[in-house]
Amino acid sequence: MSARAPEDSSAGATGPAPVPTRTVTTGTVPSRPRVLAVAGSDPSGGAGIQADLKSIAAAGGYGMAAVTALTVQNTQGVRDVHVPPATFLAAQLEALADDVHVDAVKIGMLGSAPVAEAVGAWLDGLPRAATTTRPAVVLDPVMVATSGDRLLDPEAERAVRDLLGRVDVVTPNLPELAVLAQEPTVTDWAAALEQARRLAARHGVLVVAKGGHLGQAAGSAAGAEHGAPDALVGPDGVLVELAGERLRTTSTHGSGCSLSSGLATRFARTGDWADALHGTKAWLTAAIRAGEALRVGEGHGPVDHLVGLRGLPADTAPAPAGPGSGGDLVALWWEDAAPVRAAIDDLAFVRALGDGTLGADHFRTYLEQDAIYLREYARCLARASELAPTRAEQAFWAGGAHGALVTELDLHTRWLGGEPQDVPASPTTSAYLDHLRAAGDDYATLVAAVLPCYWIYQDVGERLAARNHPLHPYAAWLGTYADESFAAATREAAAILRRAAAAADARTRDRMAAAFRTACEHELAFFDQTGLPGPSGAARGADRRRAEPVVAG
Ligand SMILES: Nc1ncnc2c1ncn2[C@@H]1O[C@H](COP(=O)(O)OP(=O)(O)OP(=O)(O)O)[C@@H](O)[C@H]1O
Ligand SMILES: Cc1ncc(COP(=O)(O)O)c(N)n1
Repeated sequence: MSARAPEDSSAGATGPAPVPTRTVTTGTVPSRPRVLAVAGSDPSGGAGIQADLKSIAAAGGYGMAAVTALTVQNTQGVRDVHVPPATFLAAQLEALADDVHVDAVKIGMLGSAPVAEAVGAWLDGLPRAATTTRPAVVLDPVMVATSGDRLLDPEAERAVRDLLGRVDVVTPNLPELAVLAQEPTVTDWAAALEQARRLAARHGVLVVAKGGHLGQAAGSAAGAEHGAPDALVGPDGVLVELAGERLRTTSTHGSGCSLSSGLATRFARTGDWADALHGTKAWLTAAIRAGEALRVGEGHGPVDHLVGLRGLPADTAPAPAGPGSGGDLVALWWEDAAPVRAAIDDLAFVRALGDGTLGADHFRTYLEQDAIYLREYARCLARASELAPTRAEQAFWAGGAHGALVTELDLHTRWLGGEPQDVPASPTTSAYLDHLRAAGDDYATLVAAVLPCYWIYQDVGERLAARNHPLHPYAAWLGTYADESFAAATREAAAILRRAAAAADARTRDRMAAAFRTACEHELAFFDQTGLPGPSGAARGADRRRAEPVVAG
């Protein structure tokens, strides 16, 4: 770990500017948005509606799918395409609009001009039935698959272009951008941004320019030097530009589908396109990185949409509460804390740490409080060690206390240039520590209270680490998040909690659930305490008044 202070905080993403949008919102953002994918089917599960449904779920939405076309494909290529009558698609869309309030729509493969026209007619009719708001609409203008196979009739390109004036955002790759702009394919990123701006101005639409194909147009194997940048571009130019590391992997099948449906879902949750692109890019990078481990197919494999669930038990189905069901309870508590975890991801502090724009003062304030917290947290872990029923658990918590005092605190003092001097614990830090101490001698409740510090740090850290690159001002810090031994310790701490929950009676389990949830809320408050202003500051969505210490007993 280097003691290098963060450099100029203006580095990294260019800050969000006001984004024009045709989407009408009611001012309330649904925490579980209902998102409709209008797209083709990919039986290999990596692209099309199969990818969309997983991507929507991973972003916290409820996914629906109206199928435009059936493909015969695997990870190596597309063998055939069957496009059912457009009237059948229109009937699917109509049935949904008659019944369901749709918060966002993602449009993918359309296949033929009549299908594109049917979708256009449906968009023209929105909103309808009992709905009062128009869904946000993202168009991924799928023309050619990663394998090089065509997925759109050449004569349908005009029909897809006609949709541009009826959607909020379009997400073309570089060849698709050129087709929509009716210009030659560009080969460098600056030209792509300019072409995207022209397209945005001509059709009054936001364009997400994607750099996944950079280098390919020139005929070379896309190299690391090109990176994998993405940008949100409006009629007046770039609104947000996100640098991205180009991962050396073939697991990118369906990455465009996944990006567009994740974007639509996150926008429905946040009401902010720039935020939605930030979150989607961070998730997708982690999903691409994890794709190879799925070992699906011999060609371009899928991304791992559910990378965020990988710390959980493989089977997350809830079981009825009762003795012996402790394992599932812990997964349920984690799921129950999903809004708090989403609010942490959305914090201005966490976003700025990820994109490298966090100011040195804010980082220092955070580190000082974290150093104070860690010393006391180590005492709580030592207390857990004292109370532990088995030698293995006793050793585990003692090791955790040692790690917090030595490894982690060393990191802080080196970064701060010494122990924090004359810095009092903030009310937020004190409240969190009071909550941990309130478990008293109740081992099960104490374990429930200390686990979120491991788990949330590891979970948020995985996404932050995915955004790291050698020039990141916090590169050394973010690098520590990717530490596998910390991930292993988190899994072990969760396993101990599972065992404790399985052995506990109903009253203890209730106390454990409350201690876990409240600790999650303290985590949110802790990350948000540096006073960094931002649209998502002040813990959007989570009720901070619940962050009171839970008294054991
Ligand atoms: N090798 C890579 N490493 C990291 N990110 C990548 C890589 N390849 C693609 N991406 C990202 O995946 C998303 C899709 O990018 P791309 O430009 O490939 O679009 P696409 O061609 O529509 O996708 P698809 O591969 O599904 O056809 C973008 O966010 C892009 O930055
Ligand atoms: C049904 C369907 N829709 C979209 C794509 C594009 O995805 P990719 O370019 O990653 O193959 C696909 N292959 N199949």
